[in-house]
Order: sequence, then structure tokens, then C-alpha cells
Amino acid sequence: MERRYRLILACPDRVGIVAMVSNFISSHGGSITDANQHSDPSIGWFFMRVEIGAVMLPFELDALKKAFSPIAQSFEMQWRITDSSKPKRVVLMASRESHCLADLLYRFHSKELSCEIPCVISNHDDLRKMVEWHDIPYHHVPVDKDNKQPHFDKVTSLIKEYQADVIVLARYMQILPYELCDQYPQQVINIHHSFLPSFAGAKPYHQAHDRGVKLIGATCHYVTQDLDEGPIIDQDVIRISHRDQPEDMVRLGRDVEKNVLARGLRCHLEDRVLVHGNKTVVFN
Ligand SMILES: Nc1nc2c(c(=O)[nH]1)N[C@@H](CN(C=O)c1ccc(C(=O)N[C@@H](CCC(=O)O)C(=O)O)cc1)CN2
Repeated sequence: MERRYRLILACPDRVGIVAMVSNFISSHGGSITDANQHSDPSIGWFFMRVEIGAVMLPFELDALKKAFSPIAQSFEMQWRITDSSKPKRVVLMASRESHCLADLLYRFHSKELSCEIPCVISNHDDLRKMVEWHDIPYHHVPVDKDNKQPHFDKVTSLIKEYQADVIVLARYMQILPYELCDQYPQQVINIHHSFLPSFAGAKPYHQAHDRGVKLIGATCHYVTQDLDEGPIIDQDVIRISHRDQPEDMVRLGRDVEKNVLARGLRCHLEDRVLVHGNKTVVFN
């Protein structure tokens, strides 16, 4: 696919933002290949995502950022510009459950996901063979439940060594410490196996069974220090009934978990997610 720059911005709403952005691009000979915008009257903020055909522009990425910076400053923008030809480096993390990890590895292998997967990290060794079949390094980093710090120190070291842009918790079942969440804001993505905010925390299907709900679901969200309370990227639900025990929900939930995670990761990889406070705007 043709190389494109993606401009993503959020700023206090005012007249002239779209005109200013489009004039900036056209005045430098660029063409807009896709554009989405949203104005939120409840907070008076404006959100925009613009794809720019890079071939037509006389700029490399850094020069484009430098040229746009004065405009961004004048509109008090929170903004970034990325290059679609530079795939993001995605470190995958898992524990024992394989369905989400297997699904992402398949989508990567079939080139459905445009990214790099430099390694997989797990606190168990169960998934090694599956990962190494894909010729991807597998790092088994055990957890001592009485002293988890060495585990997280090693995880942090590996994430830095592999220069991760994104860390995906594909049913990784450990609570990340504050320091790790703080070092990677809006870069750690989790799939929680419930329709948040219902049933946060451990064993959501057992919680759902105890409550007698008729829908269960999955939520893809950014990870923060506040467990399962990070900005939501995508969600979905499926119907269940009184006949379903927790083990039935585990089985029925696998498809919705892996589909929601893949959709959420794709949106992130394509820079379609804008975070504002603890909420998101997703231009999908
Ligand atoms: N800092 C954060 N870490 C994690 C988040 C998050 O939002 N912030 N999401 C999880 C969510 N999760 C599954 O989706 C999850 C929730 C709770 C637990 C848990 O209680 N784990 C125990 C250990 C369990 C075990 O050893 O099998 C614990 O960490 O003490 C795990 C996962 C992922 N992390």
C-alpha cells in the first residue's frame, strides 16, 4: 500500500480547524486520502484523524512535524504524526490461555495485522512450541507469588530490549505494577473477559454466573494502574442462558475475546484511537 502519514489531533473546539489542516496539507502539495472528525459538545473538544498521501509531500516525517508544529501550537492541539510505512513493534504477553495469542499470531502470519512481533513473554512455558513454530522468540519469565518484582523487572528489561511500541496482554493474568503502566501510557492493551465495567478483576465468568446475567462479553482497553478501568478501545457481547455454567462461558467467550482484541489492536496499529481523559474516540 502507498506510504501515508497519519495526523491525529485533539484540541479545544473552534471554527477553522478543518480548514487550517486541509489548507496546510494542500498548500504543500499533499493530498488527503482519508479524514474523520468528531466534535464533542459536552466537553467542547474536537478530534480529527487525517491520512495524507506521503508521495506528494516535499517532506520527510520530521520536517512535516516541524512545519505543522506552529499550527498545532496556535490551536492548543494534542497531536502526533505517524508513518504507515514504519510498522509498530508489538510485544505479546500471555499466561496459560492460548486462544487470544494463537489468534494474533495467525493474523500476523497471514499478514492481516501490519506490525512486527519481536517476541512473546509469558509467566508459563506452556505456549512455547506454538510461538516458536512462528519463528518468534519466546521468553518464559516465571512469577514468584511471594516476590513478583523480579518477574516485572525482567519483563520491563525485555520490553526495552525489543524496543516495543505496543505491549498486548493476550490473557496475561498478572496485574502490572504502577511503574510499568506509567512508563507505557496508552501503549499497553489488554483483553478483559467481561463487558466492562461489569465484572472487573479476576474470574469474571464466575462473577457473571453468580449474578445470572444473560449477556457476557469482552473488553479491549488500555492498561492503567487502576485494574480494568483504562480507556476502552472496543467491546462486544454474546447471549448466554441459565443453562450455561462458568466453563460454558469460558468456551463461548473465547471467540468474542479474540475478535475484540484483534479489532482493538488493529485500531491502535492504524492510529485510529484517540484517548481523552478516560475515554476514547475510535475512528474505525
Ligand atoms: N495494572 C494493570 N494490570 C492488568 C490490567 C489492568 O487493567 N491494569 N488488566 C489485567 C486484567 N486481568 C485480566 O483481564 C486480570 C485481572 C486480575 C488478575 C489477578 O488478580 N491476578 C492475580 C494473579 C493470578 C494468577 O497468578 O493466576 C494477581 O496479579 O495477583 C489478573 C488479570 C491484566 N493486568
